[in-house]
Amino acid sequence: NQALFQPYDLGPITLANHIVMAPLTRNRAGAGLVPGELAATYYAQRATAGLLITEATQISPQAQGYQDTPGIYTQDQIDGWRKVTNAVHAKGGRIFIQLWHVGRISHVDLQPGGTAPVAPSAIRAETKTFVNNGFADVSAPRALELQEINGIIEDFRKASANAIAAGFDGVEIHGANGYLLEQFLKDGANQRTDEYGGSVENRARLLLEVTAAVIDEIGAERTGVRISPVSPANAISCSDPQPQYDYLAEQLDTLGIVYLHVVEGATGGPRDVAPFDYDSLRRRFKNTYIGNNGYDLPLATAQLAQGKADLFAFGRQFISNPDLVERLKTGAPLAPLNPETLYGGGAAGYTDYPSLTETSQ
Ligand SMILES: C=C(C(=O)O)c1ccccc1
Repeated sequence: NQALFQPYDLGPITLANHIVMAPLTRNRAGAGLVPGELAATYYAQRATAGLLITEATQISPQAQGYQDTPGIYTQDQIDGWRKVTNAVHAKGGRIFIQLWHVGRISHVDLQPGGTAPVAPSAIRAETKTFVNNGFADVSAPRALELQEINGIIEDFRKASANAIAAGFDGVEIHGANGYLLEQFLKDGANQRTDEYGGSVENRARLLLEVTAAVIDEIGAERTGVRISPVSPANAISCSDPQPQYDYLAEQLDTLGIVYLHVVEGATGGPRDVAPFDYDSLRRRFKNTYIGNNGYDLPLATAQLAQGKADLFAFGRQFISNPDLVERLKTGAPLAPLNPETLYGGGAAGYTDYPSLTETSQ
């Protein structure tokens, strides 16, 4: 049925349909970590999505963990993103930017002054990142001092103001996939003994303080949060996720954010990686719930009909199908993506995937 392709009100904005383009790192930022010159074309090609969410974008130099990912903390970066939002809005699209701090998933070669990456605790993740055109083990992090925490909250606040100045319809706070804010949420990475660790409330504190600061700056109706309760992405673990995320969902509901974006299962992997009750989040968080990870048309249609989610985020399928909405709507075949051109490079594997109308010419 066509329920997925009906308009949807997301706070003050109306989306053309229930299909969201999930955040996708492409490592194609230019000098000064401004969006690449093809970024406006890439996002505009996909503007038929009800909502676009940009690739993860760092809030400060310390927040960078991979080569050539864009920032939103300098005027040049704001100006670069303005080209993207103008191009998307010219196509009638809507776009949020994902605000990112990688925490311990970084390398000294990317860190200001070649210093150690920061984290809730000095626990290195058993994973790699991409620097100097190659994969390298992430560097051992240092634990953030208590007096550094406010600076990070202010970096998120300033980045959200910059996002609105760049023309975005809103921001998504990246609280998922083993990055800084999730490092605080999950006890595998957070073994602090101050008010930011040691209990469900304390581990959620930083994400909630960041969210409150962003809401204070740009408003709750333009603020979303992404979480990944049971994902092992970037070598993170959580011994008891259900109470941790039930509490978080209640608190985010109280703060009034416009949406909660949930990676269901392992990011880019199996949905049933671990038992978790997503309906429990849905009952506690009353505003818009975006379901993500491994969706296809039948599953999204069924989940919508059962009221388990409001919007559905597709990642990889949007890479190779700029007109994914049209293809889902008409049952047209989906083009496969080329994994060789996912990260880094130029137009190949980025802006050169044709839409159906182009291929038929
Ligand atoms: C920002 C990412 C995430 O959220 O997983 C990411 C980073 C590098 C490669 C793929 C994805």
